[in-house]
Amino acid sequence: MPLLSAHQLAVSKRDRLLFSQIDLSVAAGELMYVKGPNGAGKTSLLRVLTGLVSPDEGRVHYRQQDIVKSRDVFHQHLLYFGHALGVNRSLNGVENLHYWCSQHGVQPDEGEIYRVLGVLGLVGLEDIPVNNLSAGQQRRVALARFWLKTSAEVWILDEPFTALDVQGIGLLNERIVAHLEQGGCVVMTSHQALEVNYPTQELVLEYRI
Ligand SMILES: Nc1ncnc2c1ncn2[C@@H]1O[C@H](COP(=O)(O)OP(=O)(O)OP(=O)(O)O)[C@@H](O)[C@H]1O
Repeated sequence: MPLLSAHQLAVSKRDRLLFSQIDLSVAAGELMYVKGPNGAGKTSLLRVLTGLVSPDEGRVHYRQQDIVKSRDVFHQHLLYFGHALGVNRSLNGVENLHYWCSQHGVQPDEGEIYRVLGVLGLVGLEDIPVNNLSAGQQRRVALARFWLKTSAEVWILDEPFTALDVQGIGLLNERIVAHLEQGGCVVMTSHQALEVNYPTQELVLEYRI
């Protein structure tokens, strides 16, 4: 049974048909790459898969339930990492993650947020406003969600490797593979060469005029 599937999706923006008749299916342990040039519609497709945006045509299913009807259950089991980090730059990393956890029904164990920030190489930077961190460090704060929301089996990731150094890419790579090996699934975009050492499916979107 697929964890996430989509049937005959079509999306237009400003009278331009980005894509149509898209079918996809991602099962436990499967990784799908969505590829294509700038403006092809990759982010638009990912946002439809999260249920944040409705397609013009088609349906998305989580565990064979239409996500329009099972939205709350789906979102409990979804981790979406988009272009916008969704961090408050005047708060520090710990405060941001406490807030994010409270918004997403995640109850971290005592000390878990500090432990995860340590895994992400942010020891000593936990109490500094995010505004004063580098671009890659800011992304690492947001990436801590990948370690904290353990209930999420569907990961939808829009260019998650952006701004990370080699060590950060390696860390995220390992986390993604561990998630897949534990029975999760991942749909992601990336403009870089494939970084995840794992079998992939590919969905290629062409740029349509
Ligand atoms: N909210 C919106 N309103 C109008 N047009 C939009 C909107 N969102 C996206 N578009 C248009 O849809 C097209 C596809 O955008 P999208 O962000 O999905 O592409 P992408 O393949 O993810 O591109 P990139 O590789 O640059 O990230 C673009 O031409 C963009 O201008």
